[in-house]
Amino acid sequence: MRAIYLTGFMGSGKTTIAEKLSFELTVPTIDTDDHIEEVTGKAIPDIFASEGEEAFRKYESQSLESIPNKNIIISTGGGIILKEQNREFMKKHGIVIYLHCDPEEILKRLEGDSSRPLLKGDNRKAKIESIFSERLSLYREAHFEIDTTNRSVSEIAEEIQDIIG
Ligand SMILES: Nc1ncnc2c1ncn2[C@@H]1O[C@H](COP(=O)(O)OP(=O)(O)OP(=O)(O)O)[C@@H](O)[C@H]1O
Ligand SMILES: O=C(O)C1=C[C@@H](O)[C@@H](O)[C@H](O)C1
Repeated sequence: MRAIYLTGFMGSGKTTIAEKLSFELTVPTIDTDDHIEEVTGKAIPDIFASEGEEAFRKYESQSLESIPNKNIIISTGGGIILKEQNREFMKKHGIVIYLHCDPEEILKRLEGDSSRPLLKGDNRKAKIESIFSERLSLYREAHFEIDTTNRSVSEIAEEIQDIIG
């Protein structure tokens, strides 16, 4: 099986869906954010704070390129699509599935979660809307798009299984 790369905004459910698919298909899953934390020995908010976003983006590409791309489900960081190099890499080496979620629901799903450096501080709603609209066309370069808004994890996982056959 070619790698399945799940992309989407923070809170779109990439990690949750990857874990569900991993269980159902009995293939391993890796999360690029977790991989970066393991390799660097630092938490993502600490990398952003001490080294900056650009350094984080370099780790992200390195992580993507070092993770195996056969028989695996990869949940990616929400900003992995920012680099053309990453978008091309994923499309070349696997099946890229964009998990779409409306910003209003993202706001609800991430309520009380303070682990995302890009959403730190006031007016999360405006931040989410602005980053979301900047990125939407990049997410949409995926091979497939699934709308996860108001849909259960099981329904979404089933749709992905139909896509990959
Ligand atoms: N289909 C869904 N319906 C409702 N809640 C969901 C759904 N999928 C995920 N969630 C919830 O949304 C939150 C974020 O999910 P998850 O961590 O899987 O997102 P993510 O895309 O991996 O985020 P990030 O890129 O920031 O790591 C979790 O609390 C999760 O339980
Ligand atoms: O959307 C983003 O740019 C990010 C999403 C998270 O998965 C982490 O990769 C990090 O917090 C940045």
